[in-house]
Amino acid sequence: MLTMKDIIREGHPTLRKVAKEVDTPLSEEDKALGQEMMEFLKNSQDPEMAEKYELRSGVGLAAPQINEQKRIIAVLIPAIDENGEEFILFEDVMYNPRIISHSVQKAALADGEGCLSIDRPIEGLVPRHERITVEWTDAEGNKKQQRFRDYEAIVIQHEIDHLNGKLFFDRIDPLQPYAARDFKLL
Ligand SMILES: CNC(=O)c1cccc(C)c1Nc1nc(N2CCN(c3ccccc3Cl)CC2)nc(N2CSC[C@H]2C(=O)NC)n1
Ligand code: NI
Repeated sequence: MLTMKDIIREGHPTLRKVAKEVDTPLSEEDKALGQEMMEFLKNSQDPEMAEKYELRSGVGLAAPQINEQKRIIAVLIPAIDENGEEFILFEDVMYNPRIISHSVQKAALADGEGCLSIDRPIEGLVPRHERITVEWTDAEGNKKQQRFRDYEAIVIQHEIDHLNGKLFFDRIDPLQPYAARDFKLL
């Protein structure tokens, strides 16, 4: 199973490289890699497993973060319904994800963003597209296309940035990190 020692940190050159598209039909190796990444997210969101293996919790992970220069991201977003019941808002391993359209309107997490590869808190709003349409191939080889908004859209953009060698703080305005000019705070 993947643990924090498998996650490369700020300063490792792979984090600043552009990852390569994976071939389709997917190889067994690429399918196994995606499964391992999803397993990490599940473990990281399980209090017992996270404590036992000292995992930082995340809702997204990109293959470059485990030093694999492949365009693969895993996304596992839980939510709580009005009865306090937890459910999964979105779960998928996305191969060759591509943003094919997006809103003009921007949005940012009011509390800023964290990243498993960045071992220090970096303050500031990270402006991103509020809504995106993403195209990808899933683990079964199906071509998928879906519109995402708000938190889901933020997470997917954060992970796709990793495929292009971008880190969240690249997007924080250095002069006015908290200027919530024209974007929606989430
Ligand atoms: C500096 N301020 C902050 O970090 C920050 C501070 C407060 C609130 C938010 C909302 C912040 N921001 C932020 N919080 C998260 N988590 C909230 C807790 N959660 C989680 C934790 C425990 C169990 C299960 C789960 Cl689900 C895991 C995910 N995740 C991300 N990001 C940025 S997009 C990719 C995503 C990611 O997975 N990062 C590792 N940002
Ligand atoms: Ni990250």
